[in-house]
Amino acid sequence: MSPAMLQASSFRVSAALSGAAARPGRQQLASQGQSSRAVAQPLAASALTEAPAPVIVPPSRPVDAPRRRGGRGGGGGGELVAWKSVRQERWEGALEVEGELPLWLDGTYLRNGPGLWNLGDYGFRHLFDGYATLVRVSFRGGRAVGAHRQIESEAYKAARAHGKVCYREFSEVPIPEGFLSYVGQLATLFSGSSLTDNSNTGVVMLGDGRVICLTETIKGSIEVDPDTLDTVGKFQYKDKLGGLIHSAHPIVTDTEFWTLIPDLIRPGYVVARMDAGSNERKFVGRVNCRGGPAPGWVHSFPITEHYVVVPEMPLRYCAKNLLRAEPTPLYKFEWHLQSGSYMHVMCKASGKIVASVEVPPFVTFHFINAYEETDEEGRVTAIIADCCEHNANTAILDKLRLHNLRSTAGQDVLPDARVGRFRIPLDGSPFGELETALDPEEHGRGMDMCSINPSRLGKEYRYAYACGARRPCNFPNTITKVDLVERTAKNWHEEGSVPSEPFFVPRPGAVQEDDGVVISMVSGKDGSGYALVLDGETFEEIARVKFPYGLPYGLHCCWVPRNRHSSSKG
Ligand SMILES: CC1=C(/C=C/C(C)=C/C=C/C(C)=C/C=C/C=C(C)/C=C/C=O)C(C)(C)CCC1
Ligand SMILES: [Fe+2]
Repeated sequence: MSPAMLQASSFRVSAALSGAAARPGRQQLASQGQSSRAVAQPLAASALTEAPAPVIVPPSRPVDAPRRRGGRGGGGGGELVAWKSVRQERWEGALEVEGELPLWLDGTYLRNGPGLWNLGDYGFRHLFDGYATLVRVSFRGGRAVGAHRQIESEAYKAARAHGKVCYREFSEVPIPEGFLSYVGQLATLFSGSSLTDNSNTGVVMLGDGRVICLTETIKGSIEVDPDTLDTVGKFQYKDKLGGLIHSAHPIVTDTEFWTLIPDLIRPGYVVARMDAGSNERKFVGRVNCRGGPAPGWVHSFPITEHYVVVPEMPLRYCAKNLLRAEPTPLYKFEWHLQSGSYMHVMCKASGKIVASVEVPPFVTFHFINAYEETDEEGRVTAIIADCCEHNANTAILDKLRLHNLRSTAGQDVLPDARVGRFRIPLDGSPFGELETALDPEEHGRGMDMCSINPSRLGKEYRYAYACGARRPCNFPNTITKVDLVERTAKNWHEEGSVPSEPFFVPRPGAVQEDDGVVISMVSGKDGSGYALVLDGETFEEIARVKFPYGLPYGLHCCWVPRNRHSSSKG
């Protein structure tokens, strides 16, 4: 598309979004500590001029050589933009590299996340509500090209066209226009048609090279082109498994895709598997919940070489809260401590449950990894499953409200988290253990947004990369490399900046588990945005690759090697 066409198409976006009427009775953006003017500020002085309302306009030409704008990152000279909406719908251009990128780093890093939290003057409430923004950094020959683009979900396109929320997001819901239409809304919820497809959570490359963005609705699986960031279209599951929601984190390898589908009617979970190159999930087995009126939230789950681990935590889905117009303190969920906490283990080959144990209460969104513990004869005696565990405290969900993130910077309000290690015995014992894998002080009692070397998936492993904390802070502000054998951590920190998920990319041919680089997009204190590249072993900075502007906080990442189709086995 030519710059002129870009300008024209995004003018429509600008007109629709900025023309959106603020909804009466709702908290306004200005009262959230951010003026709408802030959203309208130019991306770069050379590219845009300031306007009084949110403007989503691309620069008239790509910025080929972003100029240094103060501070260490590109586009600085302002203030942290992690919690502000992305300033334009799309951008692409060459990036300035400070330091030296390894020549073997040849491919594309993608990061997905909720980057647009404003419709006109109206500001969304929760971090997880934002419309998906996909960020790309493509590395080749020591150079880098960057881009970002909004994902064209139905939810985003409808919001753009109508200037209002049209589908049920994490906490935002469309305002019913009358009693009848409200009743109608209940029907649309049960059919799934009012649920969002805003795929703002994860991004994965399937074994056949297709790249899919995901959220917790099944309809929110959207294929994108990793080179152009174009939205290719819905990823249609061609099977009869049904369900409206699934785990936002399927487990994807070169050959397969594992997912969990919670059953809200008959509380339980369906475990399903899909071959690379296929769109058809196959039923593997079912876990019935042991407690509570509904299944526990399964944002993610781990697998081992032979088993799928199904967590059942006391933070459970709540059909009533799914229907509410206004968010509850726990959003779509409810805390049922008395219902108990369980870990179930299913055999991948037979679909049979081989263990179902009660464990201490826990709250986790992200499992790190799991593996099989064996005895001297090689018999599997237990499953070890590690996660970012929030000390059985749901407070983190409230802390991730945008108002809190914007208004409490520098205050020590981030709830403590740890690496929680489950041991699930396979000898029929009724109880499993949950312990702290290393002293949480090693990583400042912050722990989330984790990754590992993908070659260790489901196997015994030593290192995990995650966001940790340097106190005082209101959000994880370090990148930590956790050594689960030595029980120590190495930490990267830069005062006032917010790094996102550190993503491990192994060096081709590597033998050592930490031989590779760790990439994290960082929002600098001065408004800058850059991809930080750390050496996986030493955890020293190798390079920072600077965008000419700061980007909003984002969530999960994937790596797309060059020649993804020929390198994939699908
Ligand atoms: C729950 C339902 C939905 C939406 C779910 C979404 C968008 C969930 C996203 C969850 C994420 C991104 C969790 C990340 C947690 C990160 C943490 C705790 C980081 C902490 C830092 O220290 C709908 C799709 C709206 C459908 C109904 C159900
Ligand atoms: Fe996640």
